[in-house]
Amino acid sequence: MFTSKLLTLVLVVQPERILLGMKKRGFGAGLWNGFGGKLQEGETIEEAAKRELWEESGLTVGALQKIGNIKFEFVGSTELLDVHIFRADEFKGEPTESEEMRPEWFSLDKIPYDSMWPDDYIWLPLLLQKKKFLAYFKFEGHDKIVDYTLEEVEDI
Ligand SMILES: CNc1ncnc2c1ncn2[C@@H]1O[C@H](COP(=O)(O)OP(=O)(O)OP(=O)(O)O)[C@@H](O)[C@H]1O
Repeated sequence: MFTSKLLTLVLVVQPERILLGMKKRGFGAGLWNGFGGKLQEGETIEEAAKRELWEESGLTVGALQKIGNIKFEFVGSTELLDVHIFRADEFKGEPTESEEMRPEWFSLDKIPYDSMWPDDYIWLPLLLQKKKFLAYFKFEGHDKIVDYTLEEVEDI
């Protein structure tokens, strides 16, 4: 029996740059990623996405665009991660370091894929083109993708 855990992930994108955070602790520590995390009780997925963005980067956003959903399986684990991915093109505030994340802007042609989850290289280009997608990745450990599917969709 598989269980699944809902997580959010928000990428703030501007015409020439993207905001990423260096995860300082916990799952994915040492990797650059978008901002996100687990849902709290009573929250919608979008509310959780905005809260995590605020907690981890200090930014607030009006609207989030739903852009993707990825299910992650890790060989040997019965818990799937169900990650809901959003894009924000406008924000308020100044990126601010939190206990969890150190935010930094990257030029769109210098995204640090070598220090990111290996799946990011596969789907982030779609997000940057505002293409919506559904994906599934099977990991062995945290470095190796042994299987995946990715499809673009009209609506999500
Ligand atoms: C396997 N390939 C992956 N590729 C890209 N992104 C991935 C990911 N796997 C998890 N993620 C993201 O990593 C964050 C973990 O967050 P995580 O620290 O577990 O949550 P949260 O901040 O609630 O934790 P605390 O309870 O504060 O420790 C969260 O944004 C989630 O979407």
